[in-house]
Formats: sequence, C-alpha cells, structure tokens
Amino acid sequence: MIRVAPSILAADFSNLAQDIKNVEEAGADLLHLDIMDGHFVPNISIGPPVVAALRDKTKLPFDVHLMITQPDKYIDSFVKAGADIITVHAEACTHLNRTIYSIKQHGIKAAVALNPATSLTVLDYILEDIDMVLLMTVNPGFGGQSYIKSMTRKIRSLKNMLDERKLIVDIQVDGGINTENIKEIIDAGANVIVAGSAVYKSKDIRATINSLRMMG
Ligand SMILES: O=C(CO)[C@H](O)[C@H](O)COP(=O)(O)O
Ligand SMILES: [Fe+2]
Repeated sequence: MIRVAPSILAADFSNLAQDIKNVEEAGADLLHLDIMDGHFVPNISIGPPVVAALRDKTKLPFDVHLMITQPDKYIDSFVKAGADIITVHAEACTHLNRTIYSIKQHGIKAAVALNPATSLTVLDYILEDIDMVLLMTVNPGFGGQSYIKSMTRKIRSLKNMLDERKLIVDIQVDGGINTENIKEIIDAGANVIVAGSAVYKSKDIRATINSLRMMG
C-alpha cells in the first residue's frame, strides 16, 4: 500500500551503483531520480546518459522527476534511458494534456508535480488521465530542506478530491520527509514517499525504509 522511493540526490554520486544496490537490498519500492536543468530550478543534477548507465544496476522501477523547462523535448530520451514513471511539473508545461499523452504513448506511467504554492485546481481537468500526483513538500531544487507544514493540508485536500471523484491516483510526496513527520503525511493520504536525506544519511537504511512505510 505505502511505497518508499529513495532519492539518489542524497546518494554518493561517485558511487551510485553501490548506493542504489544498498536501497534495493534494504527493501525500497522505487528509485527516485531527480533531473534538474538549472532553469526550472536553480540547480543542475543528472541527465539521460546517467539514467541509462544506472538502468542495469537495479531491478527497481525508475521514477523520474523532471524539474526542467520544456520537458516534451526530453521525454523520448528518458524513456530510452529506462524511465518507468515520468513526472512533469505543471508549472513547466504549456500544454500539460499533450505532454501527459506523449508520456503515456510510450506505455509508461505519467505523473504531474506541483510546487508548494501551486493550487490543486490546476489538476481539475487532468486528474482522470494521470497515474500519480507529486506534491512537492519543499521548493524543488535541493535535497535536505525542511518539510513545509502547510503541505499536510494540501495532501488531505487532494485525497478528498480523489475520493469525491472516485479516482485511484497515487499521491506522492517529495521533500523533507523523515521518520518524525511521516505519520501525519501518511494519515493525510500520501501513499508514495520520496526520501533522500532521511534514507541515505541514516545508519540503518532498512529500518528507516520500514519506518517510512510505517512498518517499523
Ligand atoms: O525533488 C527533490 C528536490 O527538488 C528531491 O527528490 C527531494 O528534495 C528529496 O530530498 P530530501 O528527502 O533530502 O528532501
Ligand atoms: Fe524529487
């Protein structure tokens, strides 16, 4: 029911293959890959060649979070690199419906991310067409930031919106999530938990993943 997606943004970039194996062996459900272009967010991370190089290092599904402008231009490259889920930011898409359909045409899952200050109303006419909503719980661009408290209310509102419309769409949360605040986040309705620092900086990765799944 609850799935945990460690973000490799907090991994050792000089030792990614081993750090991915560590979270796979510790019971992670998905691998979260943060793609940053220095335009949509003030930071640059990795691109398709690195994603492709990591593809045969793990069996975990690749959950690719695109924090880039003009994501349409790069969907083919990330699908070829091995993405199983592609998430685009609503704020970065002029024609969100077209972008979602171009992801789905590749036979993979499509998700929409919202920055903390973006209203849920932008999802109104796209909710039926997507597999997951990613609610950013920090301003995107960096790992290791603090969870924005008002996002718990946003998670709850999205969960109510989905229940009222009888839609089954995953609610993913990303940013500042740890074993201290996980309970309120899951109670509010989130079911796919991204965690970078909490997982990679922990002494016992398996115990941390289990706690984030509320099984610890
Ligand atoms: O999308 C992201 C940042 O834009 C990362 O996925 C997120 O910040 C995870 O890192 P942490 O758990 O350390 O906050
Ligand atoms: Fe992310």
